Amino acid sequence: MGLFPNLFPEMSIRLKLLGAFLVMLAGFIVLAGAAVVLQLVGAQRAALQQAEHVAAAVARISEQPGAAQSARQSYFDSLGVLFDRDIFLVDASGVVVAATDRRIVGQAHQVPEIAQAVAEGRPRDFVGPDVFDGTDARQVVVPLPAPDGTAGVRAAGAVVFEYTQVYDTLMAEAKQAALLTVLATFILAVLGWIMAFRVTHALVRPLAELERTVALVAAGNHGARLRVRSNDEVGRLAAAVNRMAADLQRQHDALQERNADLARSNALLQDGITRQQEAAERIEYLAYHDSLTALPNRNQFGALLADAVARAERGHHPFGLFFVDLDRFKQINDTLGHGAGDALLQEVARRLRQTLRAGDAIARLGGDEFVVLVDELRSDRHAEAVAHKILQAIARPFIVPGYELRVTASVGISRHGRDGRDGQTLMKYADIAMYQAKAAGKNSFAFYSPAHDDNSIARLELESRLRCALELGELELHYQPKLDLRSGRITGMEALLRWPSPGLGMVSPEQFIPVAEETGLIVPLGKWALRQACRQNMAWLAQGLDGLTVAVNLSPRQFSDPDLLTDIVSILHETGLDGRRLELEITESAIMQDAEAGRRLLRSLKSLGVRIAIDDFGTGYSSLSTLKQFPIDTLKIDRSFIADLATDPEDRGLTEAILQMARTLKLHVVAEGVENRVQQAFLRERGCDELQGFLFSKPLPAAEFAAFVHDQRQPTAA
Ligand SMILES: Nc1nc2c(ncn2[C@@H]2O[C@H](COP(=O)(O)O[C@H]3[C@@H](O)[C@H](n4cnc5c(=O)[nH]c(N)nc54)O[C@@H]3COP(=O)(O)O)[C@@H](O)[C@H]2O)c(=O)[nH]1
Repeated sequence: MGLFPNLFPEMSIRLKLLGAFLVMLAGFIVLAGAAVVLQLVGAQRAALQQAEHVAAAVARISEQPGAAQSARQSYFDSLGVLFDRDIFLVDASGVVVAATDRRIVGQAHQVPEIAQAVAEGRPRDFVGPDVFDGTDARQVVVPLPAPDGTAGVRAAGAVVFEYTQVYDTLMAEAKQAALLTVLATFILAVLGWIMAFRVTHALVRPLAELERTVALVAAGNHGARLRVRSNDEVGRLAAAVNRMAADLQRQHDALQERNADLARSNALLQDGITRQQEAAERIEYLAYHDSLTALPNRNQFGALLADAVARAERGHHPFGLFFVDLDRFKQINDTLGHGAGDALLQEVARRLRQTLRAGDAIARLGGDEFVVLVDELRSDRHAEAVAHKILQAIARPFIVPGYELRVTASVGISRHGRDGRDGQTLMKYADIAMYQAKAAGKNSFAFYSPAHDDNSIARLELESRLRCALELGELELHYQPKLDLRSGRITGMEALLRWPSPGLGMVSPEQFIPVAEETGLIVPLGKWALRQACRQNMAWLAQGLDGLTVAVNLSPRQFSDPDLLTDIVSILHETGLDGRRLELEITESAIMQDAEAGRRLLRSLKSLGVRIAIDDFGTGYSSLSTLKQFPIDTLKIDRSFIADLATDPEDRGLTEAILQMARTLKLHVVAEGVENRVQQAFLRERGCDELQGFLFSKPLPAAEFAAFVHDQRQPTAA
């Protein structure tokens, strides 16, 4: 604590300064007041002293021993000239013995104060009755000195001096001086107050500005600055505050920049973390989900299946597995492209989810294979109901961009407990059952039965036997003639594979061609058929059977074989067959697998003179105008349309439309599977070019075919 403790810490400096000024002012006024009082009292005293002095002098002179009354009066007369006031001498009994005014001489003036002064031998002053008019007047009584000069003993008389005038004169002067003092004090007080205000303001204003600016800076407004008005302590303080604010501003800007950098780095980091998290989540998701349909994938399904097995083993109701495979999906995918195939699979997934209960697990295993796990499968009837629901859901038309498709599915069912106890076995059995459903005509379901295993084994056996058959030359080609409808002449034949297996008997191509296609055996098999057909046609030509075009089937797998073109070139070269005597039958789907590559291949084949026929036309999804983009010569109307021509108006309409459009596009049309005259007549009327079918001949071994042509070419006996 300093010398002067801070008495009012809460009080503003302005108030403190003004307060200090007020205190000083009050002191000043008190001093001025005191001076006034002293002046007045001094004047009073001076008047009294003056009066006493005069009275004392008069008393000494009046008391001179031997002084006669007359001399005494003369002295008072002369005093009357000097003083315009009453001075008189009384004896001890109060009788006036001499006076400046002779009229009162001899008059008794009985005033207690005079009598007391005489009795005590000491001067007194008082305000008492005037000797003339009895009004109050200021008087001083000085007793005559004792003859031995002793004071304090009864005197012989006293001089009375009425000094009111002296008093008034001195008091008037004193009052004037006091008035001047008061006036000066007032003026000085006012001026002092004004000064105090100005000084306070001058001191406090920069401090207040300082306070405001510092508060602004503290609140974050680092741009706030003070006006430096002076070079005194306040001015220097303001300049220091300004420098401090500028420093703060710089530090704040640097901090802001660092914060912004940090925020950017943080955002980048956050972004990186988010992306990493998303990627991790995506990886996690993809590990367990099928990206196309969002259904659980094989992985997740494996876990679901394991859970279901565990539950069933603990005594819950057994569950069932439904293996769902779309029929002809590959054809759709190849023909319409993968976009359409994907859209179809997504819609199938959506329908399965919609159709089945929330508790049923649905997964996509890949391709067009879906699997459904139905918990608590109570009975076979229950399983059948589920299978029906699945088939019906898929049988409804699908609208995929630009197309309305009708798709069917085959469903294989295996049941926990009855067919097997572990997931892997049940999956295998459901798969086998699904193949059984397909074999049974598709668009159906089948329960697993141990007999199905035999079929699978039989399939494997067939594959191995087919490989041997190809190596051992067991395969044959049969030829089915084609007739020109207008002339009735045989124009060519379709080469069809036959497999008289020593072990299996005559195996139908319907059986072994799909196995060959699946296993890839179709490539060497097809190559053999092609070479054999060309060779045979050349042989017939050599026998005189000229003008025949041999048609050979090319499966989709063969068509996409990169060696196909070079194989055909070398076969034509090797056999010597004119390319124009060879026709290749290709399905729409085979061409559409890769339209651009297909177009290039067909152009190359055309440049060899080879004719191109679209086989099974009408069963695919391509329009004629699409096919027109390919260098095609012939359309073969599928035998399924021809079969019901007599009974099915839809097939009739379709066949008519194909014929009409083919004419417009200048395409050659062959109708296959013609079995009766009604069909023949219908096709003739609608302008079909060629016919093929049992009505004329079944596929024949080479020798029989040659005989058939011979017979046909023999001129009929007249
Ligand atoms: N890639 C190859 N595919 C081939 C080859 N050889 C045959 N095949 C294909 O196998 C499928 C079945 O052939 P197949 O049992 O020989 O049946 C053909 C004819 O016998 C049958 N046909 C002919 N006329 C009639 C008839 O009036 N009625 C009737 N019910 N069937 C008849 O049609 C089959 C010929 O069909 P297509 O090939 O579509 O012209 C079959 O898909 C063959 O293509 C081969 O070497 N390679």
